[in-house]
Amino acid sequence: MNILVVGGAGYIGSHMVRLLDSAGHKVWVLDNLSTGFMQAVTAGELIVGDMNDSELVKSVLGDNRIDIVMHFAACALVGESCANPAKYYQNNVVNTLLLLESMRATNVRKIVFSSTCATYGIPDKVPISEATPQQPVNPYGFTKLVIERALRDYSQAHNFGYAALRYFNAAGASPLGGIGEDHTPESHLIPIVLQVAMGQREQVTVFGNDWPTLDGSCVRDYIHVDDLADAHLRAMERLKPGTGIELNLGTGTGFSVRQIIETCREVTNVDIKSVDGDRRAGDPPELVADASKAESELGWVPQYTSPRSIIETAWEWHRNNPAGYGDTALAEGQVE
Ligand SMILES: NC(=O)c1ccc[n+]([C@@H]2O[C@H](COP(=O)([O-])OP(=O)(O)OC[C@H]3O[C@@H](n4cnc5c(N)ncnc54)[C@H](O)[C@@H]3O)[C@@H](O)[C@H]2O)c1
Ligand SMILES: O=c1ccn([C@@H]2O[C@H](COP(=O)(O)OP(=O)(O)O[C@H]3O[C@H](CO)[C@@H](O)[C@H](O)[C@H]3O)[C@@H](O)[C@H]2O)c(=O)[nH]1
Repeated sequence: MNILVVGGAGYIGSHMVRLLDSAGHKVWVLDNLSTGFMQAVTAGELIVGDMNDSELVKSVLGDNRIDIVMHFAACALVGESCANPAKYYQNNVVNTLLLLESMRATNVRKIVFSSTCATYGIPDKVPISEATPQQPVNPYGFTKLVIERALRDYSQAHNFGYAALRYFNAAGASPLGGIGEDHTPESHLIPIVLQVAMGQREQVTVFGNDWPTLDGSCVRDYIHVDDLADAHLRAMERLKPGTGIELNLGTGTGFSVRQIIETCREVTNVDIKSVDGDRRAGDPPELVADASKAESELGWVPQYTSPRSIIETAWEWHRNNPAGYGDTALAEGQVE
């Protein structure tokens, strides 16, 4: 199939591009490189542009006879969304609606959308199934929920076939090497802890020590990026006009911030320093998936089931690329 991966130069999208290519699909990537990297695109054709550029998007969709859009492009930081909601409503809602309209205009009606467990807000109970009410507690989660609703409406009104995949916390890196997580400034837990292990930061701050959890720190369900990509591949094959599937993607087990830091100490063999700090705005205390629907509907079972196995792949990436994609840029510069 001909697939357009919007946001394919980013962390999760770049792993998707690699998998699609190895599965024999033809791939195009549309990315404005706002948080992505040219070097992260290891297959297909990269078109540098914005999803809000409707003329460009329509020509990419039409000229290449795209069958399916995979939509990863977004602003995706909970804390930043609380501080700067307009940026989130603009990119995640307004720009995504422009993308959907470009699809409609060119008769491309299949889409796999990156949604998030942040659409659930603070659930009454965990694990979180798809039947859990979606009541986001931060602007980021709201923007993703708006698009889920839009996709439902587009499927009814315009015959779109969609999958909204609600990831829990993406982590890890491709064991094949060359791609991994690189955000500037970094705000995600595992890369920050590994930066401490590499001596790039003095310490990691644990955001909140009085949450109602096993050890007072927040609990999350960490899922490997390649497992996420695998679920997309399976979902893509099941898209049907006029219907949608909405699925949680996680391992089903939660780990606290302190447990993650401890596991990073074990994997790296470094005595990583941590200090307690204030709670971070917009953080729910505990997010753990009930992903049984993804298993029954897609036959999807995560291959990486322990934080240790996930963190080992992340550590490999960070050790080999201590400056992230900056290393590659430097290496290319030196060759010149
Ligand atoms: N990382 C996680 O734990 C996680 C969890 C749940 C959901 N998600 C969702 O998964 C998706 C990918 O997340 P990620 O961690 O890979 O983020 P990322 O920032 O690494 O990737 C996003 C990519 O989209 C591109 N982009 C952003 N706005 C664009 C626009 N207007 N036009 C074209 N390209 C644009 C960026 O340059 C970047 O390459 C996001 O939609 C995010 O909300 C991520
Ligand atoms: O220096 C840090 C960084 C993070 N945390 C905590 O670690 C946990 C994980 O944080 P982070 O890695 O920033 O991920 P989340 O804020 O949970 O958000 C991620 O996971 C969401 C799904 O849960 C996605 O929707 C978002 O896009 C993605 O950024 C949270 O409890 C944070 O409070 C710390 O204690 N110290």
